[in-house]
Amino acid sequence: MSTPQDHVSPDRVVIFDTTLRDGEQCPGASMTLEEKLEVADLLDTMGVDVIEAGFPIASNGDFESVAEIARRAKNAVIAGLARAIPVDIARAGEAVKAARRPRIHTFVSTSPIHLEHQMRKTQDQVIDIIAGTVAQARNLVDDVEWSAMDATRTPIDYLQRCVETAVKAGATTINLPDTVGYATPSEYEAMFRQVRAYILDRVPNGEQIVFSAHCHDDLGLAVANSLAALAGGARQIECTINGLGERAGNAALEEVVMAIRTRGDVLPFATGIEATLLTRASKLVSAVTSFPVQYNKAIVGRNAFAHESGIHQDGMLKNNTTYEIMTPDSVGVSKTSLVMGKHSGRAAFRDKLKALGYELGENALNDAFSRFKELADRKKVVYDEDIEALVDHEIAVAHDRMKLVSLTVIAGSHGPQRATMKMEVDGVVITEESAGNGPVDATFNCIQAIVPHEAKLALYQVHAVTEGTDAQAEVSVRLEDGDKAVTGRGSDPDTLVASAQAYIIALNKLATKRGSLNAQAQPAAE
Ligand SMILES: CC(=O)SCCNC(=O)CCNC(=O)[C@H](O)C(C)(C)COP(=O)(O)OP(=O)(O)OC[C@H]1O[C@@H](n2cnc3c(N)ncnc32)[C@H](O)[C@@H]1OP(=O)(O)O
Ligand SMILES: CC(C)C(=O)C(=O)O
Ligand SMILES: [Mg+2]
Repeated sequence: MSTPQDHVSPDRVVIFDTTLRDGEQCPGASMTLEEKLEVADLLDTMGVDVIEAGFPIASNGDFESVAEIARRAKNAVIAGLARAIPVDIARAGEAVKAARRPRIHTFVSTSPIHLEHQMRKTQDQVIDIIAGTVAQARNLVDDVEWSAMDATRTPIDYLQRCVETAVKAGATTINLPDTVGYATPSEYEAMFRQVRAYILDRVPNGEQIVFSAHCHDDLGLAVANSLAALAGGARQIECTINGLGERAGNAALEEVVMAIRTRGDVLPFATGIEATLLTRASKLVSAVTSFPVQYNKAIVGRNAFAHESGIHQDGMLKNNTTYEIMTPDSVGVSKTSLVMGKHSGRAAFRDKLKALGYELGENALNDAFSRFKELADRKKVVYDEDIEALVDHEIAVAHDRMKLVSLTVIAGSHGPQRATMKMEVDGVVITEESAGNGPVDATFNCIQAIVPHEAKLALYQVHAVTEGTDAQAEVSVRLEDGDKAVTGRGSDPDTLVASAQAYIIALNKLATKRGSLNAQAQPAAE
């Protein structure tokens, strides 16, 4: 029977995914059988070497899901977790037995804190437990992993004795977890170096034992510690998709894999992971657990390949290596996104307009850019539709004779509503104040007062261009005057400003059609 270590070369790192076991221990992250099967299938497809499918003694449901994953797995080793208790080990053995490559993963505490307070056992008693339970597991399967729970708070000489006992009882993989996320990288590396040297000294064929890192992120060091363990001789890393796991989580699989892949110069290792599936795996795990991925999460966060600031966008447009150390497609993201916002510059704005199909001259571009900056100051996210609305408006008003200068509206439950408007008509600024039956009526009455006209309002429609309460409103107005009908569209985060703009644009079109601001649309005398 083959085990992962059969194909381990000095530079090959076994990726052991524990999303379905340690990941599921994260409060609120439990998954149904169907969800676990979907995750396991993807992990198997993406080249995870070992899938820890669950803790079979924990419940019948856990047992069933480990057994079903074991039956379905095509390539991966399927591991079931067991305490150092005979009934746990028997149950784990039963759950994984249908796997092409079954593994029992058994663990016991080794630190003085755990021995005294949790296990209530002496060091010698735990040594006996290790010898008995590892041997039991090895009688059930050829591939046995033994873990020293809380290894990083265990005196090194006792840890070495425990590991020697486990190896001599038949363990093929030795895991030294940083169970409480306490270690620093240099300490963790040194621990592996010392324990491994001890085993190589005392156990024939000790170099065939695979040492494994299992790190928690309580101090945000899980990935750094896992990579440091490689320098100390570890060749298996236990990790989870999105770093899901007990408390602050485990080392994130996607970060481990991409660190190794991106920094081969200082991490001369390889994994068998198909990295282009990382984003899909992240989305799947996030969906089935309902745990959102933080926006700025490395590799799979939605901002991992997004740039908003002008200097970075300018660099990215010149050459993407200026601000990206890996390509988005290498992790399954279709493309870099240059997000338009208040920090964006002209280079990105010009590029965005081009992508949206606009070719503006330098002056028009500068005008549109300063309107865009004003909008970005008021709005959290500027969507493509916002920019289109803004540029359409810019083009529409470029040659207009009537322009909105300012608008103030007093609205509320006690009418009548009042609007004060300043409009520029043929270069002259005119101010009017009007009341109305509602704020829109008051606004339109101002326009009527400034530019008296006969045209009738045939349609008034408002819709939000984008989502959120700060969305731009887009207003359409249709004016009919005899045989002439025109429409105007205005957009602004303020619905009343958008309404006034739409109306004035329509009025401008009417004036253009008539060739002058004639009797139908005459500015009022000041
Ligand atoms: C670091 C880790 O991630 S360890 C894995 C943690 N994961 C889980 O605990 C999830 C699944 N757990 C469960 O469903 C339950 O805790 C079970 C089924 C395992 C045990 O349930 P219970 O029998 O009710 O025990 P309970 O959870 O209250 O306490 C744990 C017992 O296991 C003992 N224990 C803990 N770890 C080990 C171990 N590695 N080997 C042997 N005994 C252990 C504890 O000392 C305690 O024993 P005690 O009852 O004699 O004091
Ligand atoms: C069961 C063990 C490996 C564990 O999850 C830990 O120590 O964190
Ligand atoms: Mg853990």
